Amino acid sequence: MLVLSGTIGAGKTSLTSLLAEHLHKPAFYESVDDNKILPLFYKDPQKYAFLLQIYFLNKRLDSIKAANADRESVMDRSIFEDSLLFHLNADLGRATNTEVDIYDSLLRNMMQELPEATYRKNPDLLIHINISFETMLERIKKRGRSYEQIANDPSLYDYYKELDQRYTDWYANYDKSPKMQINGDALDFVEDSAARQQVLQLIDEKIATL
Ligand SMILES: Nc1ncnc2c1ncn2[C@@H]1O[C@H](COP(=O)(O)OP(=O)(O)OP(=O)(O)O)[C@@H](O)[C@H]1O
Repeated sequence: MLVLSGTIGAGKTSLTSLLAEHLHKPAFYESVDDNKILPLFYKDPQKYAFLLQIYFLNKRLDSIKAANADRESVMDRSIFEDSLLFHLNADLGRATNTEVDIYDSLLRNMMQELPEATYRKNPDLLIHINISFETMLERIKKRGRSYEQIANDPSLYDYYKELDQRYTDWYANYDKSPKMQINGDALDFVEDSAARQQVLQLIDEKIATL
């Protein structure tokens, strides 16, 4: 299982389709636009933070189970980033210590590898698309999902800034599988076909070492 990661607007969904097509492997997406809880969460984070995480956890376990038929299937987001986001929200007072404890132990339980299991739940390779804070803000604006706009809610600026910082630390400390980073500022794999080829080649080279 190849798993994409990266902050909001990094290009996870786009690279998932490019990579799956390139490898002739199935892609697994977490659909954002039909997530009914996400807009509620942005409107009232304190009320919906925990429910949103339970929703994501459940969905991502579904995807992991489905993706496991193939070592090179591609997933558009890792379950670990949900935990990063939840801890950020908890530190902002949007979840209680009890909710955090329950979430953490549920995640650990779900992701524990059992010796008799027929498949692994952790990635075979984690691919992190690294974009700068400025690029993240540009992408959020360009894509225009209303609940993500700083113009509608100025407090989101600090939220995104903190998220950006936590992603850097999270990737540096990630140790659940082999990992690699793509420079998403320098290599615009959506708009630029030469950059796209370069990114796919970098990933091919990494897969060959696994
Ligand atoms: N676990 C979570 N907790 C809180 N918000 C989340 C969580 N997961 C996703 N989100 C929110 O859902 C939205 C979509 O996030 P995500 O990064 O998965 O997709 P994306 O922005 O479409 O990514 P990309 O452009 O890289 O494909 C963002 O507003 C993000 O903050």
